[in-house]
Amino acid sequence: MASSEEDGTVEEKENNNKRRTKSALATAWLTFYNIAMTAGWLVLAIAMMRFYIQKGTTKGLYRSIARTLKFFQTVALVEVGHCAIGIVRTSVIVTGVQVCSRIFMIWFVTNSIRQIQSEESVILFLVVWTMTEITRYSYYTFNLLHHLPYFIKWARYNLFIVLYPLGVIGELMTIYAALPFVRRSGMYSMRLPNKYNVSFDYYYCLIIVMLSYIPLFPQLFFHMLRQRRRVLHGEVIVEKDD
Ligand SMILES: CCCCCCCCCCCCC[C@@H](O)CC(=O)SCCNC(=O)CCNC(=O)[C@H](O)C(C)(C)COP(=O)(O)OP(=O)(O)OC[C@H]1O[C@@H](n2cnc3c(N)ncnc32)[C@H](O)[C@@H]1OP(=O)(O)O
Repeated sequence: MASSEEDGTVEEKENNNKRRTKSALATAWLTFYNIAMTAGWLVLAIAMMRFYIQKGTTKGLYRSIARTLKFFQTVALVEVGHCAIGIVRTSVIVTGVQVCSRIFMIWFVTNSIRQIQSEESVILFLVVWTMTEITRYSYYTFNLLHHLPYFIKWARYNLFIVLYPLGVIGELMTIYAALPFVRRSGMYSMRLPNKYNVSFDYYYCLIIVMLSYIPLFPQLFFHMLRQRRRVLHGEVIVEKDD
């Protein structure tokens, strides 16, 4: 019969093997996921460029890429799970706010109100999102493959300084452009009296969403600045909700 020390080493070895298998599975999944997302956003970038070159206008561009955009941006919800189960070391809250804001922007604003889909602000946030996600997912991919070109690392942790504010401007201008249509149509709203005895006004909901950018966006931006200092300048950063 093995002694308790030997049992310990046997149990430790079994746990180590389980951890290594889990880590290998996580790495394989994340590599596949990031390659797929990089490819998806590259397809979106090429589709938008081809549309503009062929048509010479951005009118109708959103409708031409809406299905692909909705798919890949909605799939990004998986990333909240990545954080929650611990296969990536990042904040669940920050990731959740970022992904939910994008999904809200697409499904509950841009895709729901055709009249605003050709606004320049929509094109602005689409272009900014696409540049960002191609950079971000290719960074993760090359990082996982241990062959990370410096220019991708540089782009990952510097472009956001300009692209984040531009994206927020595009999103807020789009929501603002949507307000008159929401007010006139009463979409997604419930007026009293009704059988639920509950009223909800989507117009004021959108105004609250716009105001929520004031406290929430800085949290995301400063999170990226902390990541930038950690990755580019080797600072040791401890995230509050790790
Ligand atoms: C329902 C109502 C909704 C109401 C909404 C209210 C809105 C409130 C304000 C929201 C404003 C959002 C505006 C925004 O949409 C505008 C734009 O996006 S414009 C474009 C510019 N944007 C950006 O640059 C941000 C892009 N997004 C991100 O970078 C991430 O989503 C974010 C969570 C913000 C930050 O990412 P993360 O925390 O992961 O930082 P790192 O990339 O440095 O990674 C940290 C470590 O985790 C590892 N990691 C993460 N993901 C993966 C992955 N998929 N595969 C592998 N590894 C991953 C990464 O490698 C790092 O690991 P290590 O520490 O070992 O280096």
